[in-house]
Amino acid sequence: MKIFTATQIREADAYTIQHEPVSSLQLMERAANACAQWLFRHFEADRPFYIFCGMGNNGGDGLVITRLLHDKGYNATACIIHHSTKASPDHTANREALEQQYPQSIYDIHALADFPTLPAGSIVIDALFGTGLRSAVEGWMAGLIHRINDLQARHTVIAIDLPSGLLADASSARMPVVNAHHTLSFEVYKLAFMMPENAARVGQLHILPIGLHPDYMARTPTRFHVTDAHMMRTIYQPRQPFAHKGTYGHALLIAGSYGKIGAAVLSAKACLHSGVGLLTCYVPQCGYQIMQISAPAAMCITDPQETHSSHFHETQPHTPALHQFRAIGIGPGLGTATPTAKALELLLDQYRQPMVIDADALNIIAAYPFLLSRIPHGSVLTPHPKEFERLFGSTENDFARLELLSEQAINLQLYLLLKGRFTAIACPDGSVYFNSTGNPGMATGGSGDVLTGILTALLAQGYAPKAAVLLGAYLHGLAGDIAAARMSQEAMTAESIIDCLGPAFLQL
Ligand SMILES: NC(=O)C1=CN([C@@H]2O[C@H](COP(=O)(O)OP(=O)(O)OC[C@H]3O[C@@H](n4cnc5c(N)ncnc54)[C@H](O)[C@@H]3O)[C@@H](O)[C@H]2O)[C@@H](O)CC1
Ligand SMILES: [K+]
Repeated sequence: MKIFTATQIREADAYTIQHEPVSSLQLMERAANACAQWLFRHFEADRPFYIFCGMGNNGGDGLVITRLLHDKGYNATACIIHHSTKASPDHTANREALEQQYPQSIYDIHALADFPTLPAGSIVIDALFGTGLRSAVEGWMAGLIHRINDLQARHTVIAIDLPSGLLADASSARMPVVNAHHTLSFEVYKLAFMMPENAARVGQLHILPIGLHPDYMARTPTRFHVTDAHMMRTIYQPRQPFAHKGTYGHALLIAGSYGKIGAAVLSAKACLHSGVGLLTCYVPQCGYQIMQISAPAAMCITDPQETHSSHFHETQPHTPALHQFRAIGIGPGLGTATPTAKALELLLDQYRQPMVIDADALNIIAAYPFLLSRIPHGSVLTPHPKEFERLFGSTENDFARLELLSEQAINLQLYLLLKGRFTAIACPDGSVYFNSTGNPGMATGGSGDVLTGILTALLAQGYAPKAAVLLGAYLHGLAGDIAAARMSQEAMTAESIIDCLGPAFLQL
């Protein structure tokens, strides 16, 4: 699914109005009706509604919502905020319609002193500003946003299209923005919704279809996308009837050190549960028995060292030459000992196919930044935000971080996967995909090791790196969602994610 900018959304509205055709007022009616239907499903008619309406079309939506609530017998007041002397034509038309039908439902606010006292149990609807906001809200309007935020502790706050004050395409990190419990947005995701800095503002996000014209959506290019089930079905390749284990590749997983062999086990199990043909694990000697017992389907090679690995760049007796592994995953629990770092440097010189680089392998690269340019093109790096900062430095806000992520992916010709609620995947071609699956239950030790295993398995099976990283992130989140549904976000562990990889594949 594409993410559009505020300008593109305006164009989509205009295109729909012209080509459906539908009038601008009818489109507003449709948008407001989608919100009203959501409100009817979630609240009884005994709750008073206060709809704070701005002077633009977002306020227009609020006025229509007020009318539709009344039509259903709800008690609703449109608090019209006169932040400007000029109202949009659709705002004016809908104010007139409301005045005609329900004149008692309009309350004009010209200054902060007019702010109403809300009875207990009221629902607050924020329809001040939507995609038309151009810069930070200032003056008494900023005060008004603070007043709405003061209500948030006692009242449910629902934002229409965007929490007011939030810019759709740029950071609003230090600006006054409504903190909503729910945001009801129209048709498409906005980039601002993907940013962790806006989590408390957006609350729970609900994207409501309003029938924007499919032609505009299909032919308008965009850098930013959200992954979805439909996209995964085009990527996923079912297994072939005449397949043998060689068809699905031989992967090498270099992971684990003393005290962190568990990370290697989790990665290996995830790899085995994600369709790899053959798996060899490379661990220090202390990991041999643990690996063989925990993951009997995997072969195991040990380093000469007892506690950490130092020779994985060299081909071992009785194993294929390095280049014969169709994929290498490296990093989980690896440790950052100097001999390990040296071996990683040599490995990067010798293995020239895309690999998966995670955790301590990333920390080693952060400590020796000259290694970044030696990583084979098309490799996948999977940092969490702290690892990302160690690798590429800190940024002022999440939008700047996303730009840095994309810039580095282009410059280094790598796939950079930044973990988060909406994991961001920056591609060497400049496109960025946000993963839509997953839940906070996955914020648990070992979850990242599982992802490394999945990605390594998909690369080994011959998926192109872009397909592997999009499908891998999606499957990881989906397995996490299935695990959470089965046993709760609290009780699930990294192992539960592995256990649910099967059902996740079945849902593709
Ligand atoms: N036909 C359409 O275009 C549709 C629009 N829709 C709604 O319309 C919204 C967009 O409407 P508009 O483009 O009228 O814009 P908004 O209603 O989001 O905001 C415009 C108003 O904000 C003021 N403003 C802008 N920047 C400001 C700032 N920094 N400080 C104070 N005031 C500022 C403008 O002067 C104007 O009064 C969407 O978010 C959505 O809610 C929906 O009804 C769907 C259909
Ligand atoms: K709003």
